[in-house]
Amino acid sequence: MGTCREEETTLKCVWVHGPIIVGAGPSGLAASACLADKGVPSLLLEKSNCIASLWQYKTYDRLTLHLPKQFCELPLMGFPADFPKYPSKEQFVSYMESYASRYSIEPRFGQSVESAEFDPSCGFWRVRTQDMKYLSRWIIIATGENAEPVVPDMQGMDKFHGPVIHTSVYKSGAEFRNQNVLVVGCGNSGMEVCLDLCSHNASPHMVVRNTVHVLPREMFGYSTFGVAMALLKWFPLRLVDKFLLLVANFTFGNTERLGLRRPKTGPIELKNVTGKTPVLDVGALSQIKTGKIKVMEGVREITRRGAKFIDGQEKEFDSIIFATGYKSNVPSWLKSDFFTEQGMPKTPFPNGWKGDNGLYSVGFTRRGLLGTTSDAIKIAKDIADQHMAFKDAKITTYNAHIVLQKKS
Ligand SMILES: Cc1cc2nc3c(=O)[nH]c(=O)nc-3n(C[C@H](O)[C@H](O)[C@H](O)COP(=O)(O)OP(=O)(O)OC[C@H]3O[C@@H](n4cnc5c(N)ncnc54)[C@H](O)[C@@H]3O)c2cc1C
Ligand SMILES: NC(=O)C1=CN([C@@H]2O[C@H](COP(=O)(O)OP(=O)(O)OC[C@H]3O[C@@H](n4cnc5c(N)ncnc54)[C@H](OP(=O)(O)O)[C@@H]3O)[C@@H](O)[C@H]2O)C=CC1
Ligand SMILES: O=C(O)C(=O)Cc1c[nH]c2ccccc12
Repeated sequence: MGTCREEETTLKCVWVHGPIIVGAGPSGLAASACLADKGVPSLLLEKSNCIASLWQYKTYDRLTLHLPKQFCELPLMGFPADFPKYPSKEQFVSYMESYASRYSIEPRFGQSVESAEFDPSCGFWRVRTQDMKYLSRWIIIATGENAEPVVPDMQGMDKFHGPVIHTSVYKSGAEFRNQNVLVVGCGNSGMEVCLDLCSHNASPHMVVRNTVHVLPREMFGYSTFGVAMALLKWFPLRLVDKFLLLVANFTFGNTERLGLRRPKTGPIELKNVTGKTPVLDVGALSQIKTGKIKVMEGVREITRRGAKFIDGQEKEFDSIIFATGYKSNVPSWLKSDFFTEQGMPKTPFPNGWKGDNGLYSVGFTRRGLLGTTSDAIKIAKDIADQHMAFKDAKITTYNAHIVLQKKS
């Protein structure tokens, strides 16, 4: 890494020998480790003050991985053998800390990337944070599919008398003991928060406005995800989906009578096509059956003391929790037409990892940590090949400095 004195009066400018990686979550760490393994240094810029900030700050206490650990390992280093099949979030974070230390990954914390743009006149990416400028031939976007919470603008929300939060700040049902809580959304977060509220004697009402696939997390003692992956090696996707639904119906009965209508498209096909993750049930469904979690149709409006629903019911609530998911923040800072307006690569999996001019993305596959691993390995190989050629061309910090000075 070298420094340059571009715009001396404003921000300090750093020239980076290897790629700049934006985001030190699992994807950024995986990319950095795979590069290190090939002898390529990288600079990780992270806006938070720790690695894996999503897992450390924005998840609830009872969270465990809902895929078995072999599907959530980062490349090059597996989980410790004594970890359970579904590690807790604390175990997952401690694994990532060991991973970072194993590959000597030391992100620059407190660096929020506010803009990044390729400069064709010098062939470098210009990356700006709140107090620094960085330059590199390569940029790897690793800010995640879940960078910002999504909170819909519901009519009357400003009038509501009680707390309104998003699941990204929910920790435990202990704060909602004996309360009537409206939970908006029925993805994995909505279901698990409702379950947690039940175990703290709160009364959750979960809004299900649409169709949803709920699958048991395990089938015959094997993880549903593992069963699906194994079957997909031999059978077509639609047949595998049919099988999963057969077992789900056998396990739960018809979920439609509980207010949970299934989409026409099967669960894995839907995940692949739209990214919508099926719910892997860890107990919420039985609480819906006992009536402890009440399923409500869409909300018409929020009132001062509660909500009116589209079926005409009106109920009082003490708190509202939005389990309405997340979105990418890439469009707010990256200047490139590689990403859609929603901040996802335009080219679908498995080809969305590489753009033009040294742009890469890791962890935007809608395939969880398995997708992260697949991207990180390909990116590291691609950059390592160029890095060798680049090194051979003996382009030094000094030369780059001159290019920059000519430009400014
Ligand atoms: C509650 C929850 C549970 C999940 N469980 C699983 C699971 O069991 N299995 C699975 O495979 N997947 C799971 N996922 C999917 C999840 O997205 C991945 O596990 C994983 O966290 C994705 O890693 P990532 O590094 O791509 O993104 P993130 O973990 O979101 O990391 C992105 C990092 O980028 C930083 N950042 C963002 N913007 C900027 C910026 N402009 N400048 C600098 N830094 C920035 C963030 O602070 C963050 O640290 C889960 C997701 C959630 C929300
Ligand atoms: N244990 C684990 O490993 C866990 C994993 N996760 C993962 O984290 C990611 C994010 O999950 P999650 O936070 O549940 O988000 P999701 O995007 O998966 O789900 C959001 C939910 O909110 C609903 N919704 C959105 N807007 C509205 C609205 N205006 N009114 C009513 N409902 C609305 C959606 O319904 P609609 O379909 O109609 O849009 C959907 O049911 C997923 O990949 C998930 O698998 C999450 C929790 C636990
Ligand atoms: O937990 C998540 O959000 C994931 O994306 C993990 C995941 C990847 N592919 C899936 C298919 C079915 C259920 C979960 C996942």
